Amino acid sequence: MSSVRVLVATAVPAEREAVARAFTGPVRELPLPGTTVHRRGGHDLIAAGVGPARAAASTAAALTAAALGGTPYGLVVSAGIAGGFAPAAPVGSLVVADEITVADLGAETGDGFLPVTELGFGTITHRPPEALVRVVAEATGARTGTVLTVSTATGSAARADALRTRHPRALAEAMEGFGVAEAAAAHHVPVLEIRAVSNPVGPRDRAAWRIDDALAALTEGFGKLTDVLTRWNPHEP
Ligand SMILES: O=C(O)c1cccc(C(=O)CC[C@H]2O[C@@H](n3cnc4c(=O)[nH]cnc43)[C@H](O)[C@@H]2O)c1
Repeated sequence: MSSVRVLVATAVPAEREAVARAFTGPVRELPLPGTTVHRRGGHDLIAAGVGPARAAASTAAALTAAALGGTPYGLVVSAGIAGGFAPAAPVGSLVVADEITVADLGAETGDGFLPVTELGFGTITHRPPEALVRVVAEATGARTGTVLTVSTATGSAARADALRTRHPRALAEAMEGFGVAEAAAAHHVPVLEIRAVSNPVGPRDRAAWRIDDALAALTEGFGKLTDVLTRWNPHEP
């Protein structure tokens, strides 16, 4: 069976290391223009930066280098910690996105927010392959739903309620998934987003974020995925 080359893009190095702990073997660092790939156990990982723009730029750099080198990636995974919408996605739980949706790309109008698609531009949602989402959820016990990408982390109950109203299927919000997905789409490579919940979406209380628990959940989740990702058949829907 042929094996898929997987690129995992986190925001920060602590998240990249949490994913890398799920794999075995030495880590090789491959510096590229725009990012550095950490290769371990047949998986390539990058700390792509915080926010959708930086994450897209770093992911595109890694995708382009691999394609030009004749060893293109077959799957890109956006991974890291996230805010979870209570009660569906409690702190410590794992979420896999069946929709990766940018929540704040558009325009404010007198009648409220208009997504960029209603202005006649672009896209606001990327959909990971259904069969892959299913097997990842089965293997890890992750909840499945929409993961929102925001450029400003939610810090109030009012904003959390507004997002819930506009995106009733949302389980989590983070800041990179849509950027990673845009880069993957430009290269015609499928994308997945896997998030471990470190804090509830709502009033900001940074001191209460359970980052260590979320990073441990990320390691445990990827530990159950080593074969699932590389053996995935991209010809399944
Ligand atoms: O301080 C640390 O040790 C540390 C370790 C790992 C990660 C961090 C981060 O601050 C990661 C920022 C990253 O996390 C996502 N995130 C987490 N919670 C939320 C949220 O409520 N709303 C939006 N994004 C969230 C996001 O993707 C950030 O880029 C620190």
